[in-house]
Amino acid sequence: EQPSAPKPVAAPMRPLPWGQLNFLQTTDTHGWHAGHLQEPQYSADWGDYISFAERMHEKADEIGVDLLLIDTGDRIEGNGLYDGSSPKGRYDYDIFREQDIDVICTGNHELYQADAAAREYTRTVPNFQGKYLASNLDYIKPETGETIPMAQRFRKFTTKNQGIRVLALGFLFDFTGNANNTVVQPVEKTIEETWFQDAIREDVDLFLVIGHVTLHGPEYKALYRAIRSENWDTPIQFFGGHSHIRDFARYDSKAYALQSGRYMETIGWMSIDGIKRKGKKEDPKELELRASMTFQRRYIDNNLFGYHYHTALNESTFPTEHGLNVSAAIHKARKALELDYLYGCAPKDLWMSRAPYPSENSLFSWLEKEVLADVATNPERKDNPRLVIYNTGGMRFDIFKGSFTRDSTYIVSPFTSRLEYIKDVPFKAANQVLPLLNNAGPIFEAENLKTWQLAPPEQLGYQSDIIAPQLPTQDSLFAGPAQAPLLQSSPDLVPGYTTKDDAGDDGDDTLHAPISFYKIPNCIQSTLSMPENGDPETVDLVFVDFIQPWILTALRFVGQTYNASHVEPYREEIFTDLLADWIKENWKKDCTK
Ligand SMILES: Nc1ccn([C@@H]2O[C@H](COP(=O)(O)O)[C@@H](O)[C@H]2O)c(=O)n1
Repeated sequence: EQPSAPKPVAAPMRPLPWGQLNFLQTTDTHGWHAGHLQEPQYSADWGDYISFAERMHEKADEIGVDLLLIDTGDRIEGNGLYDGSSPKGRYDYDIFREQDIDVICTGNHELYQADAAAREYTRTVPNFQGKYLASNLDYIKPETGETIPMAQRFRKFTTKNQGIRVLALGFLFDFTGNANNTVVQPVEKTIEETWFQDAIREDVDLFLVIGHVTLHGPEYKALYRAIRSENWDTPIQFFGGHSHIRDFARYDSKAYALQSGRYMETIGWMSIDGIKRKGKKEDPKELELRASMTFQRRYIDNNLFGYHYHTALNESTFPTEHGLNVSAAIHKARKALELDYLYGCAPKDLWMSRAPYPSENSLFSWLEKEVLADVATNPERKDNPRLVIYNTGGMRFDIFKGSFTRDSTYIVSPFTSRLEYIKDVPFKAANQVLPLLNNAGPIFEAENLKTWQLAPPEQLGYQSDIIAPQLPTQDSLFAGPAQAPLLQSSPDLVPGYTTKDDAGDDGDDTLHAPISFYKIPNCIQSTLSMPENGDPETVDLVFVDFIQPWILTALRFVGQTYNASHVEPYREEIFTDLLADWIKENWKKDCTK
């Protein structure tokens, strides 16, 4: 772990079930390869994860089973380790490549910016040669304009210890926001291609489908149907990502899917037993033992307490030299990038979804009332009434009371988005835009725009608010059956994930006290420089560039025929820099003293 990482807190644990074939999965790490430096339960870094994987490989070899490592994309954007350098990822790509990943694919974040997509092609694909799969993704070579597969479409291999024959595929969901040097083919179209149809007819013991794809979305439904239609009995293991949640799905008794959260908080564990090795002469005794198939999952909290527990090692026996070297390289990179440089001191915790919006502890209330109200001002138009709209997905993480560093800035706001505007929009029309963005999904569908894409991806995993029960008082512990659910949360448990998935509620490796999750709107709005009495005739409609397509569609719906040519820059600086300046100015206190 990093020298400044807080020590993990001991907690009740569930062991990892082992099978013939086992997996460790990372997804949506978004550059958090230094681990969480303000949260003890997620404080292990990429070097620790390397030690963990190496120790688990030793154990797998010892008991004669297999272990494969998976990463399902969105490795970049979201942490100073990637975003804080120029060019971005100057240190992060070299750190990430140190993990020995067996099957890896692309996320949407690798493709938003043309330079990031180019780095994916020139750095990450060669770093994981033969393991990087791009079943529905092409790259356009800048030198020739030629469209070529980003990486190989599939991989067929046999596992080391068990001799299981695997056919692996690697997908990205039907993403449309990619830069113009890549082509994402809709999954349904890829399924029709000859190479795919041939691949799913290969004689293998297991299909492995990894993807930056949510487990319950249309893409995996289509892939499941296609593979199952040709292979009625072959096990299929899916690994997904994108929505930042812990999730496990059962498609049928031999087809399951795992998704391991976000931001290096969670390492996914999957174990499969009872795989029939069609190409091998089986020992009848072993066959009997493995008569029925099992698919078991765990969500591992990324911290050293858990890593020691799962490997039965300790502080001195757990780390490998390789892992320690990578932790040291991360520390060196963080120093070079001055990520601990203090911008200010956050006066209180500000939550994305742990506090309701609006409220005193809502990050979005703070953004709306304090930050936008200040930074969404163009000196030349400062007296013009304006509505400023910001999508909640543009903010990526909570702010904890205390030190706010250069790193925190990228953690909260990693994107290179800018504020832009349409001048002199009739107020009556402009005033209808926010409610449409928040409530009128179907009107955007015709333009192939999805309003849920405006909100943080975590929202996809929750249908309604989850309000964590208060920790029980001594009295309530003895209050009878009505209090039964409360009895499950002990005052000693650390707050954290309490996941419910298709297999029940015993997936988390660490027993946690639950955390509240409040739904938030897709967008928020600051109303600035309004006349004291009555409504203005017109306003400047200011918004963050990412949401321009939605804004234009909403305006068209209320009868205003604006197009992209009417949109002008409102502030020159990227929003992240405006935010950093606001913090330097308004949270000046040094709380390290
Ligand atoms: N410039 C950007 C890019 C993305 N977003 C938000 O992020 C969401 C995607 O997040 P994932 O980590 O799941 O890929 C996207 O839907 C937007 O809400 C943004 O605001 N600005």
